[in-house]
Amino acid sequence: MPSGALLKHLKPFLKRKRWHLLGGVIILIIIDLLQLITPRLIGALADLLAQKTATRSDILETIGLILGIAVLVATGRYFWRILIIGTAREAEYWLRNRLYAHVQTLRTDYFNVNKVGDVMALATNDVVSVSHAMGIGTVMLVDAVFITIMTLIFMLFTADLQLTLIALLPMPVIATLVLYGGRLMRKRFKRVQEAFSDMTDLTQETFSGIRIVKTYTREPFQRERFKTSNDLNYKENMSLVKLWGGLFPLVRTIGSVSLVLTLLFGGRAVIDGRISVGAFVAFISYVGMLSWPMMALGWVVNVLQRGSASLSRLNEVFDLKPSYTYGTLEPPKATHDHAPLIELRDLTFTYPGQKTPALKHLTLTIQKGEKVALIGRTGAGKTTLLQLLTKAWASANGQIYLDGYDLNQLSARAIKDRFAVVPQDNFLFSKTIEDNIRFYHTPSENTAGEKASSTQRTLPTVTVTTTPEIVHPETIGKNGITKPTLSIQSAAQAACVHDEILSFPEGYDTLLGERGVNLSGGQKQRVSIARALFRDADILILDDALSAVDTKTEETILRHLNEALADKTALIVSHRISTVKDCDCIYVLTDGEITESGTHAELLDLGGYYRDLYNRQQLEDKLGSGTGAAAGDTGITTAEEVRP
Ligand SMILES: Nc1ncnc2c1ncn2[C@@H]1O[C@H](COP(=O)(O)OP(=O)(O)OP(=O)(O)O)[C@@H](O)[C@H]1O
Repeated sequence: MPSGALLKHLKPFLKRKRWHLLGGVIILIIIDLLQLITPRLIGALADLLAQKTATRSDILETIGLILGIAVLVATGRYFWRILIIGTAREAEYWLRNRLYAHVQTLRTDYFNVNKVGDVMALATNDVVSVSHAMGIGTVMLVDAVFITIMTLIFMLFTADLQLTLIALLPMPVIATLVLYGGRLMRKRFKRVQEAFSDMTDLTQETFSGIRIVKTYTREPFQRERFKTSNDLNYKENMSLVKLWGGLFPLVRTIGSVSLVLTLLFGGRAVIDGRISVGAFVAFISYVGMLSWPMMALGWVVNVLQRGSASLSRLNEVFDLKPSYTYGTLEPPKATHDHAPLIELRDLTFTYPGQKTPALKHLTLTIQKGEKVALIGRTGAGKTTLLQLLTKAWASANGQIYLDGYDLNQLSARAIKDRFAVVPQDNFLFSKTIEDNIRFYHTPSENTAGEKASSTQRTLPTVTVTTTPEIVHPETIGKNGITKPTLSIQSAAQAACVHDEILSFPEGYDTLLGERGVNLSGGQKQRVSIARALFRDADILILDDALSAVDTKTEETILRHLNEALADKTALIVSHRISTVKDCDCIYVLTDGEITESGTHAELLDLGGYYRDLYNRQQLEDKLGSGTGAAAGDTGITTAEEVRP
């Protein structure tokens, strides 16, 4: 039985639902009791019939009572199902919501060491096991304990101790068989699940990477891999089917041994006059009724064991505290006007579990409105620095300042509200393009009223050269959903993706992802940029966000950004000189250290890494095979090409 510590995270739910569960158990016990009366009624009638004293009204009365009991049992079953199984289902719903909310509070490092599949397994298998233990587990436990005891009492009163013991002889065998058979079944079921999950992973991987498979003509190899995986899945399923098929007939056969023994010894007791025919008939019914609680006894151990193992796995996650905390400070914007917007003071950072720091002794300041670039070899620490600024990882106290406040003193909101980020991976959700751009401003379900107002935020006007007429006025669709607004479009226009969006038949309503359109790498990047622009924060972070667009588009986007974000601060990571050359300050990172800094002209004069990179890219441009138009939306990443 689960101990208090095991139930600690379920307590609030159990407390709220205790009367439901208790009510369900009471109804279940009443039903069990009522069911035990029926054999007695039949037995009594059988006695009257045997004595030839039964009247028509005796028969009708018995039928009436049996029907009445049947109606009560059916009604009671409905209610205990609602109260017990319904509550268990609600627990499943409640736990899943809590788990989802909790896992979202965990910091990036949790997701570094735990696969998405692990979280999925918790939210599916484990939550269901707990709900199972609470629902059907409770029913089995009550049945196993209560029906067994009550049936035995009824058997003793109906016949005698000797006959009861004889009839009971095979019952422990049934309970043991179900207990061990159940364990074996659980093991096999786990193997079936693993085999199935491997097979689905393989299928998903193959079709996600189908272009690579086809390019390398690996279809036969993949087919063989799939066949092996499918064979295993079939084998594991068959072993479960065989066990399932063998266990239940065996249990029934052993159950019939009880019946045989009862007929043999009970028949003799009737002949000897120790019990009446009616008692004999009722006794046989009770023997039949005993096999379910015996099976339940075996099952319940498994169900509860499984449920408690799942609950302790869930508890481990619920017990996890975020690996770092946010401060509480929520200063009004620009309270420290004199302070730099961002300041790093001797920032050194080592990833958890790593020996070498990813960033070493970084000191720099960024003023409000500045456009600052980070450039450097792959693995130099550029993304790490950006992630530390948004506190995706925690830095030591006194090393990062935002508006003059130590980042570690600021609340999550005070930090997150300042940044709009275009990350390297450009993740887009399987929603419409509009929903993706709107992402930050999408109201949650319970704040739907804010939806219209959220769309009215507008970016500073962008001088759009590609499509001069911005057509869509803000409209509310038939279904009350807000249509693209000027600001969503101007964000898309600034990101140079508006025309392409309009070229899709569904325009901004185009569904992305598995069930929708797949955007090219460059289109994804630009939708991500539009999302960040629509976010309209003080500091824009572009992490290699223009790598998949051609240099001409890049130039246009940068011009739009300069116009749209004139008073905003931008932090741009890139491998291309063309992206960063107009920035107010460019920092070159080498192995986590700032090795060069200054404007484009100053860095060229310095004659170091930056100059070298510039010469190389100039040469590539001249040869027409560099990082220019050729890369563009073809998806060729320029990072590798420009690396010295
Ligand atoms: N989650 C992590 N755990 C441990 N080490 C990490 C982690 N993320 C990055 N690193 C390491 O930190 C160093 C800096 O990585 P980072 O991603 O910041 O480089 P980068 O300059 O952005 O590279 P790129 O230009 O390829 O994006 C690398 O050595 C990398 O292997």
